[in-house]
Amino acid sequence: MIRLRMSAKDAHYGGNLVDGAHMVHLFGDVATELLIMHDGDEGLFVAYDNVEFLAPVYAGDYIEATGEIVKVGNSSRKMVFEAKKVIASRPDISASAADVLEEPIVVCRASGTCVVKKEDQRKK
Ligand SMILES: C[C@H](N)CC(=O)SCCNC(=O)CCNC(=O)[C@H](O)C(C)(C)COP(=O)(O)OP(=O)(O)OC[C@H]1O[C@@H](n2cnc3c(N)ncnc32)[C@H](O)[C@@H]1OP(=O)(O)O
Repeated sequence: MIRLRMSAKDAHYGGNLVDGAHMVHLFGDVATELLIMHDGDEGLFVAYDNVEFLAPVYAGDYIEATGEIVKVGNSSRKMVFEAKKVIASRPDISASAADVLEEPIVVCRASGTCVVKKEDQRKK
């Protein structure tokens, strides 16, 4: 699990909106950690088969990104990912106001496949 605060530098669009690619970037880091735990190697992402952006993310929000390996092939590892907003910035109240969300908001879901070549797999 990766927990990260979206900074003003991450805002890319009007109204301090963070670009969706940022969630995909987090999923790449989650995938890398899962592969290190599973195979002792960072592996390579070969394809996403689905990415859904379900709620907007703004500068000042805190995001938790999680993932799970759901299928193991010869060299492929299929994974599912979820990003949740756990703290929301409240610029409507003040520039520094923020709320801890009682119910985290799912902002992005994705699934994809990574590859760890046979010769790079260190945990047989
Ligand atoms: C997670 C990382 N640490 C961080 C990254 O995101 S890395 C940056 C982005 N990725 C890359 O730069 C990778 C570029 N791609 C490659 O170098 C190669 O494509 C590859 C090494 C990833 C795969 O090449 P190759 O070994 O020749 O592939 P194959 O032999 O055809 O397939 C290997 C297994 O992968 C399965 N597979 C292939 N394509 C897909 C696909 N589009 N969707 C799902 N699965 C795919 C294929 O079925 C093989 O599976 P098994 O070995 O049978 O389990």
